[in-house]
Amino acid sequence: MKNLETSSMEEPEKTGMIDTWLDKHSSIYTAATRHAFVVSIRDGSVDLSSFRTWLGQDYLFVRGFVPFVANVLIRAGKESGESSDMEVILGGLASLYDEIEWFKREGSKWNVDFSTIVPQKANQEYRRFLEALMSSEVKYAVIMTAFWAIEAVYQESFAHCLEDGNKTPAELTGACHRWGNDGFKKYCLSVKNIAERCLENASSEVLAEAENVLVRVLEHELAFWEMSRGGN
Ligand SMILES: Cc1ncc(CNC=O)c(N)n1
Repeated sequence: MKNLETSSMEEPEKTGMIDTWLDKHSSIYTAATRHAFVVSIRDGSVDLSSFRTWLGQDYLFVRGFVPFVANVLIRAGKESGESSDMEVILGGLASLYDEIEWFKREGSKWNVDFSTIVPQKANQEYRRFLEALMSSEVKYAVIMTAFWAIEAVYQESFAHCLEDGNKTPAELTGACHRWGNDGFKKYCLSVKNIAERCLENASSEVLAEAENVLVRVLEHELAFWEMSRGGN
């Protein structure tokens, strides 16, 4: 089946697929990036037991996220056709090492003993979803879209806690800087550009799958914040 879009002589103005989808699904995108838990960090009203719950659960999530990113890295080496993809993903994977060390330091600071933490339902379901995405049947464009969305939700959320007018408590700014910093923003943009490039050449079936996966990620992120807010 020929892509009908390409039969038009006039090049339509280019808006990336991802931004088009975010527009279409803006309510779930906003729900995931401006969640009450995140807003409570920004306005200083955050319940510290929620923060501790988030910390422990996210530590477990990140440990499951490492093999996911490693899978993306392997695919970048084999399937991308663009050698710079690998460096972008490798940079992300490398920073997860520091991130795990950071989590351990925060764990002692907040008296959260990771060895006794059990993943809650939202966490388990998110990790199961990531495992399914690691199947070789999932196209590179689809996994890259998911990868971008996972990172972008944290970038958008924590950057919000650092924007003008924030009352983020000093002891929580470390977490906000980890994902809200400019370097992480640029990294997310690089991942987005990779995903967009793949989506440009994708079939309508792959596009539909990528859009669906993007929305699923947003739902999982939302459920993850909900779980954190709910406490232990
Ligand atoms: C639930 C969730 N989503 C995204 C991230 C950000 N990626 C790596 O740290 C995260 N830490 N946790």
